[in-house]
Amino acid sequence: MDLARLSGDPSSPVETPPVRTWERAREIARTTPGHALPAVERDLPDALGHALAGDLTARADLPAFDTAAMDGWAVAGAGPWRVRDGRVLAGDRAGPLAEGTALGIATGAELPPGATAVLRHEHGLVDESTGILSERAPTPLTAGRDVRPRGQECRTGQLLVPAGTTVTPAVLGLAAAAGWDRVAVHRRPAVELLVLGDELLDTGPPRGGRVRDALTPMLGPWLRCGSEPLGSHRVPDDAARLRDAISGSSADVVITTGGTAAGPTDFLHRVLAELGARLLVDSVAVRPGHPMLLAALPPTADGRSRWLAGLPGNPLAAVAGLVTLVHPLLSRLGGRADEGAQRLTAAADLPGHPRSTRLLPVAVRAGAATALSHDGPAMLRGLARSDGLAVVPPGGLPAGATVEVFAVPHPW
Ligand SMILES: Nc1nc2c(c(=O)[nH]1)N[C@H]1C(S)=C(S)[C@@H](COP(=O)(O)OP(=O)(O)OC[C@H]3O[C@@H](n4cnc5c(N)ncnc54)[C@H](O)[C@@H]3O)O[C@H]1N2
Ligand code: MOO
Repeated sequence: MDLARLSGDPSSPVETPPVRTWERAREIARTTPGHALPAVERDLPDALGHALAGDLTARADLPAFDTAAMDGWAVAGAGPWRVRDGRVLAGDRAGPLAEGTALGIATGAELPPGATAVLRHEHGLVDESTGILSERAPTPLTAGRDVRPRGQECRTGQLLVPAGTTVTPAVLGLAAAAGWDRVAVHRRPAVELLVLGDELLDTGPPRGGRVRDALTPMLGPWLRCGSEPLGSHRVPDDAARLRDAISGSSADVVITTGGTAAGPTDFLHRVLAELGARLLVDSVAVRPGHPMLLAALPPTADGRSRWLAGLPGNPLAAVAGLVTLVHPLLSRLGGRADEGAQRLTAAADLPGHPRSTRLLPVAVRAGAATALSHDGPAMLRGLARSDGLAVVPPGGLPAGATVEVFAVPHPW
């Protein structure tokens, strides 16, 4: 690598694109698309995994009414109480309760007007001959006991979760509880994965000088976090086939693996030049993954912007490219808030590269990160046991130092 080209530090007066520091490369991927893809309305089940295009607010007070939190009796005033005939179940409504009276009530039922508390079944005793309910609880009943008051969780119109939040199953449940049938979410970028390398095998152990394709099984599921995958395709080591595959793709983001370096079958740079692509990042001062690149492809005939992320072929180097370029780009396009890194403590020394950032697979226990063995660019053993990738600045970090750790995304 020509280190003289290395810049991109925001504090540096001269930026000579497109070789970048790791921080600048990530920032470019995060900010290059000026804005997120347009918002669309989706039924709740179809919104899963998308980012909210607007704040999710409450369409009602929650709870919407004073609610019994326990099975027992709704009571009015201090006991003992005369038990009224009947009962009120969840979904029912009862008439007003007079002072000194009680009515059987089920968890989830609306409190009758005039009720001041709920006496749990196991805390009350009814004298069957008189129909009088009294307390056998160790502590006397206070007003509001075992009642979920109206608006306890939120009031109508209140913010529940902000725009940019990813719709998880919990957000779906909250949106339904708060009264929504559909929500506005950002369209997710369509992504196509092009896997280069004539040496790749699809089945069985490595043999005859060839290796198993580790990237299709690994990147496919990761791309489901935050994109609409259009599938993954193997492209032979042939410049014309690669050019056709890129120009013929309908994806917003094309991701290639392999072919980023300058070997005899590494055609990616040549093909990008032929297509009139603009290189935004071309090599990053990071280990592993330094040949990773990001390019703006010429827009489609209808003016839609398109990008290409070129990930190096070495598997851990490709994951470094995923975390540095692909994930930030997809997050921005999909309207997601930048999750950023967790700031943790180095449990032991974290080895660094003399001049470049290192991305190290680490195990995280009790807020402390420990480097894992088998972290070479072509290895996945360390990554498979890891909780994330630690960002180790040039020179390394001593035990006890603060370290940023990017969680590897989970598609489940
Ligand atoms: N003269 C130089 N050679 C190389 C440099 C360099 O700076 N100067 N950089 C090295 C680094 S670092 C990396 S990373 C690789 C990047 O290479 P490419 O992106 O061109 O990838 P390939 O050459 O196609 O493959 C590299 C390596 O990875 C294996 N591979 C590729 N695809 C897969 C896959 N889907 N599953 C598993 N393994 C895969 C491939 O067989 C090679 O072993 O360049 C170095 N060279
Ligand atoms: O940095 Mo390469 O990307 O070492 O494998």
